Amino acid sequence: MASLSGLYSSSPSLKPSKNLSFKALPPAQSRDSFSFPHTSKPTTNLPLTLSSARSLARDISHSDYAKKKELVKDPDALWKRYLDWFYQQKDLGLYLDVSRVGFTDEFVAEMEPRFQAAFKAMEDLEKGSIANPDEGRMVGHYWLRDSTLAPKPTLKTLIENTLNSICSFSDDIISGKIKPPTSPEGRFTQILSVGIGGSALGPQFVAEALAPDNPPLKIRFIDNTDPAGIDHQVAQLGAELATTLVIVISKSGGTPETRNGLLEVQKAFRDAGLNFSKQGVAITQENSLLDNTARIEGWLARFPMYDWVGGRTSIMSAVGLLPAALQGINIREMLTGAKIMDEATRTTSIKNNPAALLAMCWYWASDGVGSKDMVVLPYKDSLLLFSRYLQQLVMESLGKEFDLDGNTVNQGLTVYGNKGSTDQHAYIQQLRDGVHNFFATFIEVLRDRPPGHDWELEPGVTCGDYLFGMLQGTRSALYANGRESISVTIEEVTPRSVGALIALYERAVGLYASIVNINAYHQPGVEAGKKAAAEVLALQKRVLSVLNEATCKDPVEPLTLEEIADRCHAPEEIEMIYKIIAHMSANDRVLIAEGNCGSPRSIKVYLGECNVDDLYA
Ligand SMILES: O=P(O)(O)OC[C@H]1O[C@H](O)[C@H](O)[C@@H](O)[C@@H]1O
Repeated sequence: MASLSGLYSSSPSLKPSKNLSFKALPPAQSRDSFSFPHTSKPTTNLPLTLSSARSLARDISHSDYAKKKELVKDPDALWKRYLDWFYQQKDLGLYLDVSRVGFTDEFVAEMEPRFQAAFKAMEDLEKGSIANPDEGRMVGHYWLRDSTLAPKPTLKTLIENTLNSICSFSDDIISGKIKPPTSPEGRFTQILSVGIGGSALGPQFVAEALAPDNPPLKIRFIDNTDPAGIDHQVAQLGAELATTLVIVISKSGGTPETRNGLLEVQKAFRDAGLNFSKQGVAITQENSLLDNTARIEGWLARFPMYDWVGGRTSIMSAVGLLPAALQGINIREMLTGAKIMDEATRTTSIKNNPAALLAMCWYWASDGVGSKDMVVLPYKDSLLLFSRYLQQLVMESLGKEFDLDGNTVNQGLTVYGNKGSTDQHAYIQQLRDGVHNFFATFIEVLRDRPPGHDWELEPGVTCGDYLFGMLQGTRSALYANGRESISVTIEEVTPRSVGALIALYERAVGLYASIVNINAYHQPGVEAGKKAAAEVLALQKRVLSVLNEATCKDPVEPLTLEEIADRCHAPEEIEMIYKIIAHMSANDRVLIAEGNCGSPRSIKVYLGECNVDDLYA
């Protein structure tokens, strides 16, 4: 298993000295993402089978209705249904139409007690209850846009101070008060954001949705440990690396992909003769490895992340706000939009609560067990990444093996989508005519382009009218074929409406999790893949050591896969050893004496050179 010590330090100059405190971190903050700190275990000994869990959910929900799921077809009745269920939030200019989902009044009545329990759980969560029991954490992303809700005065002050320091730091960067070290006359022109998952998706979505055409700083992302992808980003920056602010984002401060991205970028800085620390900014929890590294190396700035904000709901913390502010996006407006939506989604009347309406429709459409996928189709290019953003928010929150009572439920709701009308020329054919395994969510934006710029490309019709027509046409065509859909409408894509959309879905996910009785705020399943990845890398080290020993012999002793597996004491891992060899060979790190990689039985392997130091290590 990978060790945390020095995880952020690969170059000799960065290795922790004996006096530096790279360990002894508090448990939650020192979480090695390659370790497996907490497994969600059933709290009872009564695991249900998947099918019995599903049938239970169906029994409780709408088994009676499911069979006679018939959508209203009569135009008068449909118009009445539209008006009956139409929701609008006037201050935000946000509308929700659930008329094309076929729930019945009986179903709504049956869901009422569950929703009342969910509203109560949400109220407790907002007051600071331990809403994430597995990790013993509060869940406080709602406080980020209304600090008066924070359960302790210290948290309120922390939120406000962080927001103020984000604003003043970004003002100083944009105005050139803080200058890049090698360009005293100039100012920072680029942001390179290094982070993954919740530490990337929010900033990516906000940048795509809201960055002006000519932002004060342009943003690029490294959100993977793909060397070619990293090289591409660095190469695209070229000489502008000297005026690039590198923002490294990791709540835990120990995520390997982010660590690797940082080390790669630091190397690029060294190669260019630049001092990384004068251009580096960290966003992470206090005392995390990343925080300690940034502090010890004297980075330009550090901003806090909090234990009580999950990665996938961190968009309104420094994670999302700092990159946004640096691009000239009005972050206070984003927060206001979210705050107004939070207020609107606190009402305990399902019909008047847009998040509850969404959650209820998801439950109806997917039988409360995720039996149908949610296809998200924003008809607006700038909202392209909303579906990708929602994919993490919804699937990492709802995709759970166990419910809160320890029953095996394998819950979830699959989300995918790109944008309309583009997708109409790709997969909408299947949605209309093919396997009926989804419901759609249309995101409509009323304002086509800024006022004064529109023109009619044919008499009476603009380009935006076509987009509108495509959306309405698809919605009707899907409905005519029995496919349900939700429509969310906003007037314009603004910081306020984007903040509101995010808050709407955060709340809907929280309520849905409550009504299906799962913990929305942990992600135990993610750890399994990380643990397995760490084991693969540990095995690779053993393989290298075995090969080194054989290479140092005189004459060199090329080894077969069986011999390597044997000497690694891992005969059961021979397939993985083959994959390791094939990968290293493709990258010129091992030599094949006989055979070729395509015929595993034939190959004999050794290293390019013997490393005597490793031999006696
Ligand atoms: O922000 P970090 O601690 O680096 O975590 C980045 C991401 O990694 C994990 O795998 C989690 O599943 C995500 O929820 C998280 O957003």
